[in-house]
Amino acid sequence: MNKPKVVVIFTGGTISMTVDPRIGAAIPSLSSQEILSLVTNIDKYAEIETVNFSKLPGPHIHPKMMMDLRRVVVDNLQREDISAVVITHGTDTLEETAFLLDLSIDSPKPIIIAGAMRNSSELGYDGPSNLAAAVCTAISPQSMGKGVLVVMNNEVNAASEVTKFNTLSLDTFKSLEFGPLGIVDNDEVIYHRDIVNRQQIYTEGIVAEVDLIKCAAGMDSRIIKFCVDSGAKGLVLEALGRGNVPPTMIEGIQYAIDKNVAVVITSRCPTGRVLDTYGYEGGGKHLRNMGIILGGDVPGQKLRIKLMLALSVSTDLQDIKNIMEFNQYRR
Ligand SMILES: NC(=O)C[C@H](N)C(=O)O
Repeated sequence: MNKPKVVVIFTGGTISMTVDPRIGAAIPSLSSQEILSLVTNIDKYAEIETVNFSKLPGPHIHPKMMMDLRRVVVDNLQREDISAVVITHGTDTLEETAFLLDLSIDSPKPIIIAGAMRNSSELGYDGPSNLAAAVCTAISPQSMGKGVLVVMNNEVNAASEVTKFNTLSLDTFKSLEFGPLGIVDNDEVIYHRDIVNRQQIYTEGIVAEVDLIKCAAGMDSRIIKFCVDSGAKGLVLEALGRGNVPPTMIEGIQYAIDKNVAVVITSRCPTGRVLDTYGYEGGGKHLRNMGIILGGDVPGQKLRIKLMLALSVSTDLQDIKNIMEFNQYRR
């Protein structure tokens, strides 16, 4: 029987790292072949073709590179002989790349992202087992049409739902609201649920000038004004609770809106969506009346990616609002 052919794209991250004795800390060093040679028996499941995209740690990946990666993924998915694409990535920005690809790639073929939390010099290097589980997920017919999936620690999570939750744990990728879509048990993927309301933004462009600001008690408008004056086209505010800000930030938000900067809010709470519940100064209702856009339950770092894509589609704030709030708010 013909084995499915899977393209594995290597971008770097801890999965590619060893400890450099001169620095006494981990840096990317392993080649794709060295990593793959540790994934024993994988050739019994799939024919693997490798692409060396980059050898970068997660914090060095820029949204524009994510867009370049998107192109490589799309080109490979368009090939008839390719069943799926697997990407290895640094875990620090993995959720951002995963969400960007999920929003902007329209293909039923599985796209799986995996990484590692322990480098290959450490006891219990988890790279090979994560990559094996990613390939098993990629070749499962049940993974078709689910968008981009993140596979780590034998759990399968949707790119739209997952976030990195713990700085150290192997079990760090969590869908905090709803739990994982499924698990990888040996070589078998078992799904427990599906994703409803997956959104897509069809674009090949990105507007990277979007800043993310976390709100805290007593903050004022200086950071917002600085971002606007230095060229931000969009702002994501990680607001308080249900989606409120200190009244001292209102002046800056108005300044941004007057300059046609899209201001989108989410919450600094790890779960729950924002809504215009409160009518006091700086409350969600006040912000909404000013023209702020509600960002649902998406964490700030992912909402920023979504806004970058939305801004590449239109500069009209009403269009941006329609994209950002699509399927999430009735009004
Ligand atoms: N576990 C990891 O991959 C973390 C690393 N700092 C990275 O994102 O490249």
